[in-house]
Formats: sequence, C-alpha cells, structure tokens
Amino acid sequence: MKGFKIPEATISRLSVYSRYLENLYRKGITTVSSADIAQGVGVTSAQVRKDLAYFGEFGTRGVGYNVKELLDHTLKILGLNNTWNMVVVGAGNLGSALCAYRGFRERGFYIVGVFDNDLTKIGKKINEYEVLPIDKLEEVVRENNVEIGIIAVPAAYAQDVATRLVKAGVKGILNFAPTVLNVPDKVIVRSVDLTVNLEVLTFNIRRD
Ligand SMILES: NC(=O)c1ccc[n+]([C@@H]2O[C@H](COP(=O)([O-])OP(=O)(O)OC[C@H]3O[C@@H](n4cnc5c(N)ncnc54)[C@H](O)[C@@H]3O)[C@@H](O)[C@H]2O)c1
Repeated sequence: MKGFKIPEATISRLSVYSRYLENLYRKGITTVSSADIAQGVGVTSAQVRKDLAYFGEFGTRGVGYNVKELLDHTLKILGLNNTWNMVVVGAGNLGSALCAYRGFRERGFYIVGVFDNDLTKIGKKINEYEVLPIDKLEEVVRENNVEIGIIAVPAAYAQDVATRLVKAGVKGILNFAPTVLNVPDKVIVRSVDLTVNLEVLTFNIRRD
C-alpha cells in the first residue's frame, strides 16, 4: 500500500463502503457482490472494484466478498481496528454539537476532553463532558495518548490552538475554522469548510 499514492476520493469511498458493510454485518448478511455495494452506496461496481484493488485481492469471482473479512480489511486500512482518543478545542456552538454526536463513538473515536478559554463556559457540562480550561490541554493529551485534535474556535485563534495541539503531541488535526493552518509536515490536517462545500454545490447547481 505504501509507495504509491492512493487518491483521497478512494479513501473517502472506503469509509462509506466500510459503514455499508458494517450495516450488512449487523443484519447477519455474510456475502456481498461489488454490484450490491455499488448500489448500496451509489457508485458503479467498477468503481468499487477499482477502489478495493488498491489494497490487494479481495473476494472470489462469482461468489463475491465475505462481508466480515472485507469489513475487517476496510477498518484496518482506515486505521479503525483500534480506537482513537480526541480532544475538542472550542466549546461553542460547533464544539457542543460535535460532543453531542454519537456517531464518533460508534466508529471508535472517543472525545476525552473539551476545552475552552471562556471562564463562563469552563466547568459547565456539554452532555457528559465537563468543559476544561485550555491550560489543561497538554496534560490531557499526554495522559490519554490523544492523537487527534479537533479545532472548533474562531478562525483568528485557530493557529494558536493548532500550535498548542502539535506541541502537546497530536498527530492529526480536524480543523473546522475557515483558515489555513501552519503545522509541521508530520502532522496531518483535514479541514472541513462547510462554506466551500456549499459553494461547490451552488457551482454545480448553476452549471447543470
Ligand atoms: N457553527 C457552525 O455551524 C460552524 C460551521 C462550520 C464551521 N464553523 C467554524 O467553527 C468554529 C467555531 O464556530 P462556533 O459557531 O462554534 O463558534 P462559537 O463562537 O460558538 O464557539 C467558539 C468557542 O471557541 C472558544 N475559544 C476562542 N478562542 C479560544 C482559545 N484560544 N482556546 C480555547 N477556546 C477558545 C470560545 O470561547 C467559544 O466558546 C469557527 O471557526 C467557525 O467558523 C462553525
């Protein structure tokens, strides 16, 4: 798998396939064809086969894929065969919504700390999480082996928070602030900019 570049779109689809397979597994379905997966997630079966081919040989011609085996493979490829500890910085509207989202835990992502620098928020509870002072960030990251930091502060403060997260030892940052972050190459940043997504949507609506 190392040595050549796997398209990001393939990785995103792998995550979608994996969730689909998880559903089949829960329903007790044991085999599935690429056509079934394709129909279930809304892509072509050629695309499914091409995506999976990046990661080796799966399935048996004429029989299809063993659901459990393919699910385990996709989870392993996505790094989801173990759980991940995360911290959320910014306990505002978005940070609170992220803390309330159950879906993270179902996929093995555990929030172990929520931080803010607003004294009126520190000590308050968001679901089961008590908002912690930002000064505790490094300690919580270290003690809980946190590898992922989520930035949910206004753009003007995002770089400071990113620098602190990196110094504390996180390996990846999910950044919701609409700004570009400067981090060392070894740290992976994924930015979620909802406005950019909306604008891609409006571009495509107009173009069609
Ligand atoms: N709310 C949304 O739907 C939404 C959607 C997409 C992106 N975003 C982005 O997410 C970020 C947060 O948005 P929001 O609506 O939750 O804002 P918000 O103002 O409700 O919350 C931001 C929180 O960050 C805290 N904060 C500020 N500086 C900090 C620092 N240095 N350390 C720790 N905490 C700090 C504030 O006290 C506040 O509680 C923004 O960058 C915003 O552009 C928000």
